[in-house]
Amino acid sequence: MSDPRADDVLAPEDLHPALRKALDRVLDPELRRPVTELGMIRSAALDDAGRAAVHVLLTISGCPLRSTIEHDVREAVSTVEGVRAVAVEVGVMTPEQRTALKERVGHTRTVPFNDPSSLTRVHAVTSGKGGVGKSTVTVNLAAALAARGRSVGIVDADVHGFSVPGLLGIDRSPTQVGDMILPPVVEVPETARQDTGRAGVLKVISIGMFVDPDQPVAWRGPMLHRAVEQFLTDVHFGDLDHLFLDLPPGTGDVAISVAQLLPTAEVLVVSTPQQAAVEVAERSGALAVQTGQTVAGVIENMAGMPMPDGSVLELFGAGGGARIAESLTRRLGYEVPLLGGVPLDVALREGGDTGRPVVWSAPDSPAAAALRSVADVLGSRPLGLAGRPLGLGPR
Ligand SMILES: Nc1ncnc2c1ncn2[C@@H]1O[C@H](COP(=O)(O)OP(=O)(O)OP(=O)(O)O)[C@@H](O)[C@H]1O
Repeated sequence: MSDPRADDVLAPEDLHPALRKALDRVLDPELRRPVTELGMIRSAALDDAGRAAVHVLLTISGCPLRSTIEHDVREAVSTVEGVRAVAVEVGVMTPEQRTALKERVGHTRTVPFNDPSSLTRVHAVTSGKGGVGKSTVTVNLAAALAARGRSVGIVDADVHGFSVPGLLGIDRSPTQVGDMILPPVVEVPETARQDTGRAGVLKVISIGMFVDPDQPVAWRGPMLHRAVEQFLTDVHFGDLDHLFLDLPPGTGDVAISVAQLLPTAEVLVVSTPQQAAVEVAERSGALAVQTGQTVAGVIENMAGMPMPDGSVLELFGAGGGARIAESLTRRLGYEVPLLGGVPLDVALREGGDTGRPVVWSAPDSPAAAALRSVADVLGSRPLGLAGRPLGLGPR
């Protein structure tokens, strides 16, 4: 076989058949598609002495996942019968090859979640006040759904107070392939995976991955809008079952931008039971009247903590979540349910501090159990038709 030109990628059928079969099982860690399908294998040959030679093309030079890809390729090829030694050469795609890859994965600079055919449920998580646990709740709901085998994305749109990367222990930057941004992927630990026959995945993007962590983000309206828009158009999440947006507290610019950019997002309101938090949380939910979004429910966080003597410590009072749900039901004219109450729980706080969501690390703790039951509700609801064209017009 003649040597391929430097910018050639062999079609999968031109690769050595047994090596190709093995390489079909190697997934790109970010795109979660076989490297053979993505044009990442330039050549794969096996000689009579059992020496396999594979030439891998990375999307960009300095790809942070180079060693993972190299390792996975080597491991897959070494399982092929007759292979005695494996040599992996690593190169970088040409701009044309990168363009072909973007076309292959179907990356377009539009908001894919607005497409009428999109099956992704979009949840915009809001709160009135800061510090009520909105980000903690978002991350754990997303992690619980990923553990059930769902593909889940999180956009940390809390631009001034981003905290999602820390809550998930992510210290990696996204990979940028031209104008396509590939979000870091967090694997669900084996111990947390539920036996659903599907491997769940969690993909995360945050402004915290692009700015100097020591510098405050001093952005105003138009820049905030552009940042959120870019997260939705340039970040390639692939097919998602659920997308969570962690909004900043209150009814500011970002909440309004998200409403404009994702009119079909369902709003989840997080509040503590405390009266002062309840009033502002109602206002956040009621923004939906103006933006036309649907409020899917209320989650009460920092609810009563069970004590060793069997009593319950209601540090922030009780009943606030139910009051918000009733008030929003009246104002919005449809039922806004209270989806659950998450107790104050040291395990939940510790999970956030160590970057391991409590629904994975201590799934039977009181807070994790409550969060998993809210995730069950979100995961079992049919996709809402609010704001979606019903396709009943003339053809
Ligand atoms: N149910 C809970 N029990 C114990 N600690 C909690 C609980 N919920 C949240 N926390 C802790 O409270 C703190 C604030 O939570 P978090 O950062 O999620 O709030 P937030 O509403 O997203 O804040 P902001 O929007 O202001 O960034 C964190 O230290 C978190 O670990």
